[in-house]
Amino acid sequence: MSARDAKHEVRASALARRAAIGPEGRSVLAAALARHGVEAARRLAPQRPPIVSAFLPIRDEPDTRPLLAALAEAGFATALPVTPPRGEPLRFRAWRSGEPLAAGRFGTAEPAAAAPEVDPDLVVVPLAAFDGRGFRLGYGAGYYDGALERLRRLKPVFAIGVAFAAQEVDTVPTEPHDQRLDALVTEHGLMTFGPS
Ligand SMILES: Nc1nc2c(c(=O)[nH]1)N(C=O)[C@@H](CNc1ccc(C(=O)N[C@@H](CCC(=O)O)C(=O)O)cc1)CN2
Ligand SMILES: Nc1ncnc2c1ncn2[C@@H]1O[C@H](COP(=O)(O)OP(=O)(O)OP(=O)(O)O)[C@@H](O)[C@H]1O
Repeated sequence: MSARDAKHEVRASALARRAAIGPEGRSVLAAALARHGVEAARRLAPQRPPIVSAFLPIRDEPDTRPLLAALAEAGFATALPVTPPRGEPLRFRAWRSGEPLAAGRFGTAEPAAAAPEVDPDLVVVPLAAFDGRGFRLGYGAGYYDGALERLRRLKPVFAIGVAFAAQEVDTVPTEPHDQRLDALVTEHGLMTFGPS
């Protein structure tokens, strides 16, 4: 089977497990993400005040709104992805809760066109499936892989995935363009992935 077909199967079954998570697991993960996300931003702060990108949940993704609120409360600059046509890397624009949003591709909400573009230092990454090496699969457009590749050419960037523990698989099928996560938050806490 090609890596592409293998990814398709792994993605579909992990997304079905994510859809089955109940409200208690969802609120535990939202709180864990807020705590670990702010701690990760604080660890980066001595080098330079980090810009932190998160995302606004679609479908049954983890709730990132407590994280965005906690980051703003702690004084960190926050941002959201802006989805370009397929084949182009994601971009990011500054956004704080309460600021205007516009409809983006695939049912996403994104900062209004007037918000300044930024290059985040800490990227909170959505995903369909992950493995113990820190590899991940998204919805299959390669958007976060492209964005992380571009950002990592510019500067050190810390990528922190967020998922329910049930989305873990033994081995994510990988292709050369796949970008690894540095850490991941589940409802059980923070996992970090060492250098390969
Ligand atoms: N909340 C959230 N925001 C995000 C992402 C995300 O994964 N989650 N993205 C992460 O990249 C970008 C948006 N990318 C997305 C790419 C595909 C689909 C999606 O629903 N794909 C369909 C196929 C649709 C089609 O081909 O027309 C699918 O998976 O069934 C959604 C978001 C930026 N913003
Ligand atoms: N940098 C790249 N170079 C070559 N092909 C790419 C690249 N990025 C994505 N692709 C193509 O796009 C397809 C989707 O990539 P992949 O399945 O890794 O996306 P994903 O990790 O699920 O998505 P995302 O990163 O948006 O969450 C791949 O099968 C590949 O053919």
